[in-house]
Amino acid sequence: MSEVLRSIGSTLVSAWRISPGKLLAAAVLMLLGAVSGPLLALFLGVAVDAALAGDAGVAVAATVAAAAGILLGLTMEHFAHIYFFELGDLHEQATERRLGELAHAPVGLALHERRDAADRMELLRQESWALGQGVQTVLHVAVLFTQIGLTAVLLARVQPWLLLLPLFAVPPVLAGRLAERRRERAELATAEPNRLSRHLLDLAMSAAAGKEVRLFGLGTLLRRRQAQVRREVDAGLRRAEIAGTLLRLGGQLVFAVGYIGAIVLVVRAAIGNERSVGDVVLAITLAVQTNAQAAGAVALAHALQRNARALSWLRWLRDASPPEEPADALPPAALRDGIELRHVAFRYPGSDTDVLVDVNLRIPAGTTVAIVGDNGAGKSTLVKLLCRFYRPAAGTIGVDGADLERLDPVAWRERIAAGFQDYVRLEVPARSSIGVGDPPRLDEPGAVERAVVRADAQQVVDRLPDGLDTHLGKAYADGAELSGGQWQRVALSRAMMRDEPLLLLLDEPTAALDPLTEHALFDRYADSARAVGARTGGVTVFVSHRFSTVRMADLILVMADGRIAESGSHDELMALGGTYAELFTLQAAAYR
Ligand SMILES: Nc1ncnc2c1ncn2[C@@H]1O[C@H](COP(=O)(O)OP(=O)(O)OP(=O)(O)O)[C@@H](O)[C@H]1O
Repeated sequence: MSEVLRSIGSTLVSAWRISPGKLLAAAVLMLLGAVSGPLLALFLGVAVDAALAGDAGVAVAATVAAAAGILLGLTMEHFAHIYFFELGDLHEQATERRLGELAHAPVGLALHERRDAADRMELLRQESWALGQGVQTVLHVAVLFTQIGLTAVLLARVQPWLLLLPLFAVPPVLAGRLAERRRERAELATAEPNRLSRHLLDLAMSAAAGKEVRLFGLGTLLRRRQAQVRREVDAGLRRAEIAGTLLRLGGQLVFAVGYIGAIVLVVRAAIGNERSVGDVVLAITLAVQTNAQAAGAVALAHALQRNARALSWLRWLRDASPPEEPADALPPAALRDGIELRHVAFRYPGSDTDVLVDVNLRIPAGTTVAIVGDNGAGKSTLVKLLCRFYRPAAGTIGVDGADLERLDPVAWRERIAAGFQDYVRLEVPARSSIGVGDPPRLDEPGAVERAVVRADAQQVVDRLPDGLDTHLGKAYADGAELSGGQWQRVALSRAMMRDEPLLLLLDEPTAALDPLTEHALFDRYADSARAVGARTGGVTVFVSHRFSTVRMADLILVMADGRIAESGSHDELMALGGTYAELFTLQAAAYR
């Protein structure tokens, strides 16, 4: 209950912040509409009694008043909707903004790895429309209380026992709440298969997946699997729905008993001449309204709970990633010593396998480090720890002697330039797709052009119909689609936007390029990296499976099973005669 009360409070506060005027206007119009029902019953009763007594004046006046009540009921809510619609829309946008803030708020990526967080984010995305309706729901509650209050006063005038009638409305409300809880549990339990079903459907509709789907003849398999998962989801939800419907039906039956009893009571009083015919009309009309009010209360309880539940998910997400202690240091303007990892260990959230184990490593300022190793050896994970996307489970990462954990993460990332193998295909004009690599310099004359040259992507830009002003992505009328390698060059240009990074990370960003092009690119890049290194002590860390590129690095790390198995310069590792020497010789022979 406290959850519901809390959600009512926060919905009203949110609506008030959005527009106090619209909230008040909607509330007043709704209340005018709300009083019309009980007043209609009152005027009808008076009109009937006056007509039976032959008092035409009063009968006509009461009938006109009843008609005005009907008109009020029919029109006021429509006018109120004009305000609701806008308020609801703005409230929904505010909720989506909040969801976006919560998704972006964590310093690292740990929250995004959690299944329970993914479930809630998914459901919140689906529920954002329902949340938009929260304002309307809360105002309807005020309306309902007003109606119930007025109805109670009028019923008590006819027969005090009729005041018990609203009590019969309690079971349907409780049953509604129980039904809603069942549904909530079912939704959470089916969130994961639901996600899988959507993913399978996305595969059928995405052009990117289309190639493999057709080539491997996966269409039927995917469709079958999707249909099967979907059936499982629907079965889970349907079971909850059926149980909920039975519960609600039971509640409504209890109310029906009370309703029939109330009418019998008043009719008997009228037969015994204790009450007038007008009172019978009044009571029957009000009893019908009480029924509608009870049904409304059930629907409202349902909507209120949905609103409260969605708001509680937002709070859950907020609490799941509490703000970190404020950092007490900024990254140095220039690296003097370098970056050092001491006994670093790591495992992904929710996993019980160590991905990095006791990693010790010193990257001197101004140097270039290459990481090689089998798939799954932990190379990308090491890169992600350097970006501070996760905290090491043990050990420390030092930047010129300062613990990376103590450095302001935003300021640290502002000094990192990075290109990843799973880069983002930003479908915006090419200039922006590259320029966002350093947002403050997006409009700086020549900044994007220089990044393009550094990434050796001039040819890609030259082929675009409007150069850097071309919209990327074929989903747009004047958009240009790029090949995998071209997209990668755009992403690489983005990585080259920052002029003087302390850390340049290249996690296989050139995997789609041929080995010679990659080699030429790194050769070219190595010169400017050395120049930056000499100025700022910045270090370059790159991951590659191409040994011709790797050999250029000052320090080469061979990773295996989350550990550094070998480290040294190319010559040192060749002399060692271990894995590196073996793989280098194999690849060199293959290219000969
Ligand atoms: N987000 C994640 N959650 C859980 N486990 C993960 C996650 N990302 C990677 N892993 C696991 O961590 C291990 C190391 O992965 P990582 O991506 O660091 O390997 P890698 O050496 O970069 O491999 P590759 O050469 O294939 O890119 C793998 O066993 C992988 O399954």
